[in-house]
Amino acid sequence: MAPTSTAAIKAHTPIVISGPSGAGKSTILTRLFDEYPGKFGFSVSHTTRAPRGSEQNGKEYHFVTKEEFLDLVGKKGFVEHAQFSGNHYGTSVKAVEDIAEKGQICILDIEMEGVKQVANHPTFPRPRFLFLSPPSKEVLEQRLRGRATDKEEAILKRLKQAEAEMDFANSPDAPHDKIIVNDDLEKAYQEVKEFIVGKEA
Ligand SMILES: Nc1ncnc2c1ncn2[C@@H]1O[C@H](COP(=O)(O)OP(=O)(O)OP(=O)(O)O)[C@@H](O)[C@H]1O
Repeated sequence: MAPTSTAAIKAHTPIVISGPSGAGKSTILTRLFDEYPGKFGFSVSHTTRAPRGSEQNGKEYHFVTKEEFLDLVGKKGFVEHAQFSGNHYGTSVKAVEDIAEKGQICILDIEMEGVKQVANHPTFPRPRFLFLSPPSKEVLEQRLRGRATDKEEAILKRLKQAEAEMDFANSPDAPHDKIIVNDDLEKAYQEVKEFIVGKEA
């Protein structure tokens, strides 16, 4: 039996934000969180990887065994999940509910495969989908290089993935309610704010 989603999620509709790496999601979300302290929350993900350093269960992640993880997958307990370098990661329905029950809007910053899973989940109420796009592939490449956080190989991998993300966002199957192009940062920020918080903001 799939977990039932609470009224809290419907009252505080979560926002799914996606877009290629380097589109500016972190830049814009950091500013939005600063402008509206306490209004938004990120859900705590599950993972099968071991805790590192001072990481605490329930804080950085919910640390679970592979068996526990797969059991929850079978119960449709994840809104989205994926495997990276041998470990499972996922956002549980419960983790999103926890944010909504605090009266906060849950922001899910996820990639394309996760977006598809959220949109196709059998019981999870439909969130609002926002896609943040760079003005062009060339500009995205400049920004990824300008950020200077990635090695060449990682940049090329991100650019390839970016193409897939953008093709999907422009396809008829995409669930996005809005696509915002991050050309001028101020303008893009205002548009994101209007989409998420509303015109009165
Ligand atoms: N409108 C803009 N004009 C110029 N530079 C920008 C603009 N928006 C973001 N940037 C810069 O582009 C780089 C990538 O932005 P950011 O790290 O926010 O991307 P992201 O979408 O969160 O990527 P990731 O998914 O990898 O975390 C940063 O160096 C940021 O300062």
